[in-house]
Amino acid sequence: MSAPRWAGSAAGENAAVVIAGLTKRFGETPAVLDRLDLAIGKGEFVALLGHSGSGKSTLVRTLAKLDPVVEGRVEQPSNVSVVFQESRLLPWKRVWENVVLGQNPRDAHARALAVLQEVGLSHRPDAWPLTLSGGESQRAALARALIREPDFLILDEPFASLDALTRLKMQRLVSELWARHHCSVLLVTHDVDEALLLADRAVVLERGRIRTDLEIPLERPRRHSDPRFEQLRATLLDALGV
Ligand SMILES: Nc1ncnc2c1ncn2[C@@H]1O[C@H](COP(=O)(O)OP(=O)(O)OP(=O)(O)O)[C@@H](O)[C@H]1O
Repeated sequence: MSAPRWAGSAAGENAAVVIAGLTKRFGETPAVLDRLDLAIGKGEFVALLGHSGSGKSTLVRTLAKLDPVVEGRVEQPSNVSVVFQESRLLPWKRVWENVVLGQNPRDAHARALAVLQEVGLSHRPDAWPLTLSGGESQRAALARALIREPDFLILDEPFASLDALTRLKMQRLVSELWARHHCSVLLVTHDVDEALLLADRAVVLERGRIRTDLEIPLERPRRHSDPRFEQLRATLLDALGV
């Protein structure tokens, strides 16, 4: 088990997101988030893993400001974007309209097309969301998140409902987008390989606390065949008790 990383190499002074003593309870049951400490550096990519019920969604809801901070402290940039497992596109608006929702209408169409180009969906700006494949829907959701130029991007199991091949493509896309935008990222995933392919650090949540904080010191692009990848996978699976 490792200590909070206030002064650690990853965050410290350079932290974009600081979570300190965050505690969340629902009734009389044990705390779902239990004095949670976590810092994410500027431009750092952190993967969050943990068994079902460990508190991942509760943390995401708090960071997305869907739930209030009642106990503890959260400091984060004001422009946070979230991509959820389901794309949450409005079915009565075209793709490009979904992307610019809530944005300044000036140049909205041109800006939507530019960001759709970035996520590989420039061929379907006028499509209705219900006609998109699962991968295309998540590309649109990524475009909607990126057009806000977030300093902090939260990805909450964004590829969990995609088939394995589409997931691989989307992982590559996220890696490219992150390299270009270099925002801080928190990726919630159940997929150990996804964490190792994408993240600088993999953090394992257990009963609302950080159980493991593992640095992933592999150069990119990463390969499953790298023996160090194998080693990190074993460490992470061990931390998850699998
Ligand atoms: N609104 C709520 N009222 C009561 N209990 C809740 C509420 N929201 C979450 N919980 C409980 O908090 C615990 C953590 O739930 P949470 O959804 O954060 O876990 P998770 O790690 O995201 O799980 P999964 O991987 O299955 O999504 C669970 O025991 C859940 O039942």
